[in-house]
Amino acid sequence: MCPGGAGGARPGRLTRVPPRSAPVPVPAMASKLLRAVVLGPPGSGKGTVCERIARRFGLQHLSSGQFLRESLGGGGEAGALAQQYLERGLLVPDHVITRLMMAELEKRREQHWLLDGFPRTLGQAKALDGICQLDLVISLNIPFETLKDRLSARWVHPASGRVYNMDFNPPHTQGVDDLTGEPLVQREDDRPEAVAARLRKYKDAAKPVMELYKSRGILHSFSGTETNKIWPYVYTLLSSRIPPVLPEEEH
Ligand SMILES: Nc1ncnc2c1ncn2[C@@H]1O[C@H](COP(=O)(O)OP(=O)(O)OP(=O)(O)O)[C@@H](O)[C@H]1O
Ligand SMILES: Nc1nc2c(ncn2[C@H]2C[C@H](O)[C@@H](COP(=O)(O)OP(=O)(O)O)O2)c(=O)[nH]1
Repeated sequence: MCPGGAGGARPGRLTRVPPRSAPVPVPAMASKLLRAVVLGPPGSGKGTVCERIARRFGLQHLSSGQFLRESLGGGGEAGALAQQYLERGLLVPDHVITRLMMAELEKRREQHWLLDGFPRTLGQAKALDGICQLDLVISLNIPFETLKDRLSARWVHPASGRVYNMDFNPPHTQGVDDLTGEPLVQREDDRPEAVAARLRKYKDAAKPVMELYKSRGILHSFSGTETNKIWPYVYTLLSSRIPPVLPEEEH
């Protein structure tokens, strides 16, 4: 586990994806802090599962994609560099994303955390090894057709990263964010024609990362077509490592 550092956790810029209602904070008083990662292709439900874990277990949910999208407008050097890659649907170079993520994780040395979207390459996994020892890696295996259907029905609230799906978790009012009333948008790269290429790229980069974590005995894979069916198993796994602050059933 990563050791806790001196001094309290400072607020940082890394996205703590806002859940639909405020999570119950867990004081990081345990001597061991949970370090977890959720892996899975675009549309596999990483964001959905992470948001549930964050709420039930009081973890910080850190999404690299959402963080990058937010950094773009910040005027910083890293944000400007990242923008060129995001616009082309390419992975941001390891040294750029790694620097950003390491800086943010350093600010959260005293909190339990859960990463979504990072590490995505072997280079990133090795950089993460340099600052902590992961306890748990959750991998979501979802069939391709299901991914395509989900992404084409995904709508997001850009400012907060809140995600809706017209079948699974629709907003109260069509096209509008539940909390702010602001309009929802569809991501360009969620178009069916963009999805196949994204999935191929994901697989190539993720394979060695999965093999690394499997060889360490910390990889837990969950397969299925419905998040609600996978969720109880994920909840049980997490419960074996950290006490829940909310019961499983409360979605
Ligand atoms: N770990 C990372 N390494 C390199 N680039 C990243 C990383 N995380 C995010 N990005 C960049 O940010 C973009 C958006 O990331 P995000 O995780 O939101 O989307 P995705 O993985 O393409 O899809 P999904 O959110 O559906 O899983 C990626 O296309 C990539 O350009
Ligand atoms: N129909 C259906 N849709 C689901 C299910 N689980 C998640 N979704 C939706 C929510 C999103 O709109 C979309 C992708 O989920 P996400 O959590 O954004 O995935 P990810 O891209 O972060 O991995 O699919 C599910 O089990 N069924």
